Amino acid sequence: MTANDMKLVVVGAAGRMGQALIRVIHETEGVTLHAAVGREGSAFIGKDAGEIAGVGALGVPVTTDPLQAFLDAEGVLDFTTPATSVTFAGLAAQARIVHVIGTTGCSVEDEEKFRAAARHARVVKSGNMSLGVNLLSVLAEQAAKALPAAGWDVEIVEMHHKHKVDAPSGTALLLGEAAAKGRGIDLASKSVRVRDGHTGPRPGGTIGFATLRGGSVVGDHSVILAGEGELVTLSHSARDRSIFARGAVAAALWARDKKPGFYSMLDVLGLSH
Ligand SMILES: NC(=O)C1=CN([C@@H]2O[C@H](COP(=O)(O)OP(=O)(O)OC[C@H]3O[C@@H](n4cnc5c(N)ncnc54)[C@H](OP(=O)(O)O)[C@@H]3O)[C@@H](O)[C@H]2O)C=CC1
Ligand SMILES: O=C(O)C1=N[C@H](C(=O)O)C[C@H](O)C1
Repeated sequence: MTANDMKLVVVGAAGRMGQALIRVIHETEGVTLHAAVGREGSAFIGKDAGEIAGVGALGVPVTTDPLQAFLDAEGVLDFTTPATSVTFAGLAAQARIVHVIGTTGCSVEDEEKFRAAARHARVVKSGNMSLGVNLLSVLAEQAAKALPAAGWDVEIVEMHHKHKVDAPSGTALLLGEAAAKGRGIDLASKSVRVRDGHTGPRPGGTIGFATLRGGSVVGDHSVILAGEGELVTLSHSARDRSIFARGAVAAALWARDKKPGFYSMLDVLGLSH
């Protein structure tokens, strides 16, 4: 640890992503775990964050006081729940720090609150923090643009572990947005998120979503472009949560010297256009 290390807070510290973040911070030069925050009433409060994450004691107990944790910090890494991330966005804006938000399943109203907080904080938000998925989104946009909507239908398939609570996944929606951008259409009015019963034929120009849940799958996504007599499939398979955690830490370091604003992982990775 050096004096110039970026001081990071992990919220949702005992969660699947919280633990992955603590491990990645521990092994990454230039960052240090400043504080760890858990949910009021959680059995992990008071326990050492490093012990929970399996890297040995770090001298950082999990607390329930985000405001205190944010005061002296430079960034917060947040993979929790939509309501929790909205609350933390307000606190990160008050503290004028970097807020990296990986939480998915957020509503349009939640997104408006994140954008409001970004007037004071540097917010980096993405449904997927991995390099591979962000590259995939660029490829999906290009493919959707190159293959005409009249002959090529776009379908997005995702599979995740049985504990996941939101659907479609944040990544599936991110990929859908990319394909919609390529097609020059509005995803919200052109997406088909559920099919059941007598659906009738597929409406042309739509983007369909299919969701699978089971076992311990970290996160698999495919963008399928289905034409007459041929299929193009672009896919990504996450094997380890460290890919998201490494992306989140890179996002915090990238945002450290940026102006307040709302940024995406495409900005962090230099893939935005
Ligand atoms: N953008 C990306 O790259 C990725 C995004 N995600 C998203 O991140 C989110 C979390 O995923 P995952 O780690 O698997 O989920 P978990 O349920 O394992 O972790 C969430 C953690 O947040 C804690 N939490 C809930 N409310 C609060 C609160 N008010 N204060 C502090 N902590 C709180 C939970 O505590 P408790 O268990 O006690 O309720 C839990 O420890 C999901 O939305 C998921 O989709 C996941 C992976 C990658
Ligand atoms: O809940 C998860 O686990 C994941 N959530 C994100 C999503 O909703 O896309 C990212 C990743 O696929 C894992």
